[in-house]
Amino acid sequence: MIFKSGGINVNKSETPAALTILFGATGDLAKRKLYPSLYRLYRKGHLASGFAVIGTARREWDNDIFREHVKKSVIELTTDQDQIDEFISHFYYLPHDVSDSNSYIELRTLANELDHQYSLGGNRLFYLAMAPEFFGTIADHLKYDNLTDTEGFGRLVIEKPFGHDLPSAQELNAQIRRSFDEKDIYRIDHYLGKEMVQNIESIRFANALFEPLWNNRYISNIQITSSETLGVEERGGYYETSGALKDMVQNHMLQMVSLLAMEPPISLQDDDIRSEKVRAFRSMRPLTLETVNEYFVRGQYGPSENGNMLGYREELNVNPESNTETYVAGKVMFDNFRWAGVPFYIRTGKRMPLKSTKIVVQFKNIPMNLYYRSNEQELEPNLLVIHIQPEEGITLHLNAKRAGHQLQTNPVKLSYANSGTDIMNTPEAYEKLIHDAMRGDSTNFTHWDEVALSWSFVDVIAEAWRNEKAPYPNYPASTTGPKAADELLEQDGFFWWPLDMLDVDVCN
Ligand SMILES: NC(=O)C1=CN([C@@H]2O[C@H](COP(=O)(O)OP(=O)(O)OC[C@H]3O[C@@H](n4cnc5c(N)ncnc54)[C@H](OP(=O)(O)O)[C@@H]3O)[C@@H](O)[C@H]2O)C=CC1
Ligand SMILES: O=C1O[C@H](COP(=O)(O)O)[C@@H](O)[C@H](O)[C@H]1O
Repeated sequence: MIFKSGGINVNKSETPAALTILFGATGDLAKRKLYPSLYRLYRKGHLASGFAVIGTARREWDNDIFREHVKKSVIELTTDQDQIDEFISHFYYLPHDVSDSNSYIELRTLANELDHQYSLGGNRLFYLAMAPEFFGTIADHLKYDNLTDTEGFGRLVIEKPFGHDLPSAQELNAQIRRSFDEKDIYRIDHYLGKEMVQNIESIRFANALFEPLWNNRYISNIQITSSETLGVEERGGYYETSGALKDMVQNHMLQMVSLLAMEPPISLQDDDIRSEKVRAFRSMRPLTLETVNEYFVRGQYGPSENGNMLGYREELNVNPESNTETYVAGKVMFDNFRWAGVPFYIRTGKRMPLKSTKIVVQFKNIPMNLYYRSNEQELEPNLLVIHIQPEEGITLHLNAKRAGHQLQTNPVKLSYANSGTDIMNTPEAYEKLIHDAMRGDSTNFTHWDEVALSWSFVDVIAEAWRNEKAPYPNYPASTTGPKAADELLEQDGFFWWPLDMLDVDVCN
């Protein structure tokens, strides 16, 4: 299938031969996500036979050590030793300090050799799996040391965080745009690679049932939860400068909001989807320093009630008086015709009781309750639940007649769960995104306009919270978050649908 991406015709089914140059090749992300994803692509035949990878980092490794490292990271995925050996033979390593100009010359020489050896046509994917402060320097060197000057494509894949506020993101963007066109910049938001996040569009636009109801006449509120059981682990240093607002809300949560709120695009081409997402971001009601606390609340976990888990302030590399939030809940309003008056509630937190990401679309009550007028029992509202992870599926909560003579109803669920086989075949988010970047499909990457708009929304919240110390800790580890998050919905007459009651595979 041919589709258009950033003005270029792209054949979706074929991955062109290309050289991946990975900065940060000895790091955690590369080991846990990138090598396993490359291996899965390779095993499924999605990498062109002429692929090659150069890993770089400061460590004085050679090809053999690097290949062993890659092998260890994928060994659990297969018993086929020959296949692994063939796979890792495509990997090359160059010790390299990103701020040292000389090492880019060596890198260019090796890249040119591999281009020739594997017939890669000069196609290059520069993957920056490194701390963000290096992104600009690397992009500059790639251009000025002529690594991008080839006959093929030169794409920059860039990890989050993209800046820490709007001005820093603008600065970074200006810096990388000196070397790369916007169409060649692939900003990763790994939530956009998740199967069920990608499914939001299909649920909305491939079902006559939903799209006509997808507005403020029929939907009362939408709730998006991404809860994690883990704390900050070893990432205290980074997290102290970020917090849940910048770590999760600015990117993953607002991306999901935009997919739910956008107007139908005129086609599924990336430019068309992107412009609708941008329009959605632009219609989010902006907050002011005075209104932030009406719309957003924050939390920080303390020790668990049984004393088994540390509080955030006791974690490694965390200030014992830290004012950093590990939990955020908020209400996003859209001032447009479709969504006027419908709150989009979002919440995300670390050290919650459950690892779960779900979207609950709550429909309005029917105009009149014919069933329970005498005893005033209420009908359950219809819900559409999109299970993003760990289960993948959709559940529709309806009311049906209770068996027997009485005219009463029971809540019932219609569930579709991705089966075990589907899940095994479901590409990991990173696998999909790397594949997309190689094929030049930027649909599931964030465009600069989206990044800028989401930072301007979040910056006001960050500023209000910076200026005002919170009464932390305000929820014990392994509980559902601060009371204020419940009150946020109660004041609108709603409540958070309990995640453990929304299983995908339970039928009444
Ligand atoms: N880990 C994760 O789960 C996630 C990470 N990310 C993002 O991915 C990026 C990488 O994260 P992560 O892998 O965890 O980080 P790590 O700290 O584990 O890895 C950093 C890498 O950078 C290399 N490095 C550091 N300084 C230099 C230098 N001056 N010159 C050359 N190489 C250098 C390190 O190798 P060496 O010491 O050998 O030089 C290492 O390979 C970050 O932007 C992070 O925010 C995003 C989402 C999830
Ligand atoms: O980007 C991030 O995401 C993870 C959560 O990702 P998930 O796929 O496991 O839901 C989060 O733990 C991390 O802090 C954040 O940087």
